[in-house]
Amino acid sequence: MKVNDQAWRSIWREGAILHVVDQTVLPHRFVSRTLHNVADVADAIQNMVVRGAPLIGVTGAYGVALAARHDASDATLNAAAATLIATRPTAINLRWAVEQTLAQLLALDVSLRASAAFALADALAEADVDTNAAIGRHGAALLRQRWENLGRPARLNVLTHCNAGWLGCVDWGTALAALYQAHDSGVPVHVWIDETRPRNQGASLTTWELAAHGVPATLIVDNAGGLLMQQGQVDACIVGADRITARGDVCNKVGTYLKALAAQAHQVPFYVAAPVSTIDWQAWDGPREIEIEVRAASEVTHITGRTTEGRVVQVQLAPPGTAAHNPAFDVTPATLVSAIVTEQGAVAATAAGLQPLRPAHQATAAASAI
Ligand SMILES: CSC[C@H]1O[C@H](OP(=O)(O)O)[C@H](O)[C@@H]1O
Repeated sequence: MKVNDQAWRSIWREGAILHVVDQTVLPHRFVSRTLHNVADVADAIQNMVVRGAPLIGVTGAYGVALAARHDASDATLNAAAATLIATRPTAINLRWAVEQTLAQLLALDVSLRASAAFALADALAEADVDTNAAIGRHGAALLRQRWENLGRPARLNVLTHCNAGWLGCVDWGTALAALYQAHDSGVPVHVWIDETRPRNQGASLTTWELAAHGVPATLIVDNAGGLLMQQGQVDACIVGADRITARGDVCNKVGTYLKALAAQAHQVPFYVAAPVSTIDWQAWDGPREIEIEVRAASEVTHITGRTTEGRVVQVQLAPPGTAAHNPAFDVTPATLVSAIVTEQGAVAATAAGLQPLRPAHQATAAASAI
């Protein structure tokens, strides 16, 4: 995507050096970090320098490649994969990408692994870009259908949670890809951006992304979404995902489930945008089977911002010693999801699991919440 008229991706490689946009200092500073080894990559994922299910998957794959460049032995590559997978347990993309890259390297003679390593990770990165562009096309079509079903109002108000933009992927994004392409195609979208406590991906990242692309948007506190739906000010919700079960249960940033409940209560279509690689076909019952990452209490008791001099600082919100519980995700049951938009098109949850949305079903999904 474009930033100051220059095309950027969230991750890129120069030879054996990996560059990533440092998301911990956005929107205050747009800077990159260089990652030289597995420890750098693991730290960047764990501390959310890079974040977003698809992006941490691709970054993990590059972490395996960096390991192979250093020592391509089975033991080293298996240890590197275990380290990377352990950084964040919920998004299936991380495990999927690391295990796929590891398997492909282990199948090669040791002497060939280093040279093949980056090509494998590069291929995943390029595939992510194409996948998300396709998600954007299908998602934009669904949003256009919703807009037309509503009689082409002056604004199509869409609520999104967290950041499922190009910063959470290699490029385009998932939920935001649909919003970008709907906007570019002439659908007058306006986006309600959930701030998304405690890491504030909405307030810090989605605001910055949408402003850079000229998409009208308004930042709201997480708890305002229900009121806006009750007032008829939300025409659709669209969010990303970190893991989707074969039944269609959706694990996403904490707070998503509450939005889905409010959306169903007010007949607002609730869309999820994610690549097929986010579907965990081995899982069925999301609330029981998906491990929810629990992050540090300090993310709840403190907040990060910028001083007037531009210095990024962390300040304390709660009294010292305050206990805090910080689950990073929640699980929205399939029954609350109107449609899941993948690069292959829209799918819906049925008793038999995820099924392609036929055009007729798609019209229903765009007409009101299923
Ligand atoms: C395309 S980003 C997908 C997904 O990942 C985010 O989680 P995090 O910011 O903790 O990495 C968020 O749940 C997004 O919806």
